[in-house]
Amino acid sequence: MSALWQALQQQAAEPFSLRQAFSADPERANRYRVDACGIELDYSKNLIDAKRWQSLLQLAAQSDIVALRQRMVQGEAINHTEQRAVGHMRLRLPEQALQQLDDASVVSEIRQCRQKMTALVNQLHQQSYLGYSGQPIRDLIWVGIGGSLLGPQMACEALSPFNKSPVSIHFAGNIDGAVVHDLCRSLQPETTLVVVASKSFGTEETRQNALTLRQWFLDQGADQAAIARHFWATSSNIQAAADFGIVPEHILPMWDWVGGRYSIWSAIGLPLALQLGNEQFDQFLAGAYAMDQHFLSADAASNMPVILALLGVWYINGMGCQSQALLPYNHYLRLLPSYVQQLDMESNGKQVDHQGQPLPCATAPVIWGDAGTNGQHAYHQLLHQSQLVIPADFILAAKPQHGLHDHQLRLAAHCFAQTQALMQGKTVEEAKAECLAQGMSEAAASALAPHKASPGNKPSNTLLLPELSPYYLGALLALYEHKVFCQGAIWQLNSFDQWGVELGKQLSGPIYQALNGKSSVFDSSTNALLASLQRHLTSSENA
Ligand SMILES: O=P(O)(O)OC[C@H]1O[C@](O)(CO)[C@@H](O)[C@@H]1O
Repeated sequence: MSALWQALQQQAAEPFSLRQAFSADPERANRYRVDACGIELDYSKNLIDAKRWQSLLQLAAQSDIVALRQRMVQGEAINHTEQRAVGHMRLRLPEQALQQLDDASVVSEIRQCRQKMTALVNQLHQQSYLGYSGQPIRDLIWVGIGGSLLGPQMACEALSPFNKSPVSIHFAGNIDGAVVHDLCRSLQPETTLVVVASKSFGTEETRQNALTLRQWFLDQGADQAAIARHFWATSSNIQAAADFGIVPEHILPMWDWVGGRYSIWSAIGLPLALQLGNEQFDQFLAGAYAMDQHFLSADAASNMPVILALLGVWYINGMGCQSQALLPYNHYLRLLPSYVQQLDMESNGKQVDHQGQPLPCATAPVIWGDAGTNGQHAYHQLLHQSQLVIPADFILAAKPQHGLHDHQLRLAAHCFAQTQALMQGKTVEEAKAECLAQGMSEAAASALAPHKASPGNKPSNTLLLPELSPYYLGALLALYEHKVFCQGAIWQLNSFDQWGVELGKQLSGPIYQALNGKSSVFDSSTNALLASLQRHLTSSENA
């Protein structure tokens, strides 16, 4: 471990009081504040002072951030375990910047994909895409999982106030039959379009759901020509999509240089483009592009993704924090934590560095959270009073997408109050004085005060968006992408593969075979679980 890492850990062990830091420095809020693309980040309520912050900036300077970023932009295969470039930023380049890319075939593929998406969205909006019985399409089922689902599902939810699509959008991810079962019960095949979204076109959940939906069409009287009309795919495995029966004109491309969790900017964004219309979808890309420009040009001290990355590293490696809360004070952003979970945990939840050597320190945190204010009446108790230190990102959009002004003021008041309460806490003396002021006896106040006191000194960031529009959502998502990138660069790991998820997939095959009657022997726990499940299934068959 380098001397700098050791110094950081020593500094983190030194006592630090946020309360004192604020009272000693009236400029603290300005000192630790940065703007990017109209988004404001207040990071003053973090356990940092000038000395700690300087060390962190030094860590950034000594890290691979700048070099790796350059290699990513140049299209080098920085995802070296899969020999793939990492090119999702290309997908949000405006036309003029796209023209300047070196690789003419990439430019033309991106353009063609955009044109195809635009045309389909227009047809669906104009109701000129007719189903096999001659009626216009009214519903679209998006079949995908992980990066092929979480992005569009979250973004469609986040931007639902901008919905202008005559087509309702539904998502089918889980292999749990309940999902497609419920959809089939409520929709009509003749007015439903199915898009099978799978970069590999080999993901079991997606294939199974797609096969069940195809069977549903056939069972309802559709023929092969109808299937061809109603099924689309977005995939980089054109052959597998074609083998499934999807006609070439209905296949939107994906590329091996775009990771699944970074693919919302590609044809995986189709549901969002459909919901918003093409112009607003362009705004979504424009917001992300603006954040890219900020990330590529701002120096570390004023670079929002770098700042968020350094703070995360401080808590994970300096203070041993294992989790990070993501608390959007915005109902529409309630799926953001699930999206960032994949982005962060699948990217940086790794055990070895680029050379395959064990990493000397912990990496990605457990990301969790939900929309405020709901969490205040559930898990915030632990944030405030437990011994755990859980850094939290609070996200607020200033202007609401509704006219209930007073609701918005109350929501914002709670958001700011939570960060304030976490930061300043309440001493036992303050709690006791409060009890006495309420008329309690000295003895009762002394007994209750320790229960009411809060330690404070709990860190948080506040991100303030002007509003939750396509532009600012694009910028926000790119911000988190780049934060994760910077942390991967600091930890010197490959943020773009995900080999860890493969073992469970491999093991599920033989277990599935065993459930289908093939005799196999597993560990005793698995054997016992299989036997119990079989018992339940047989008894429900006989009932
Ligand atoms: O788009 P595909 O190939 O179906 O993959 C879906 C998801 O599965 C994963 O490979 C993990 O199993 C993710 O990385 C990916 O986003």
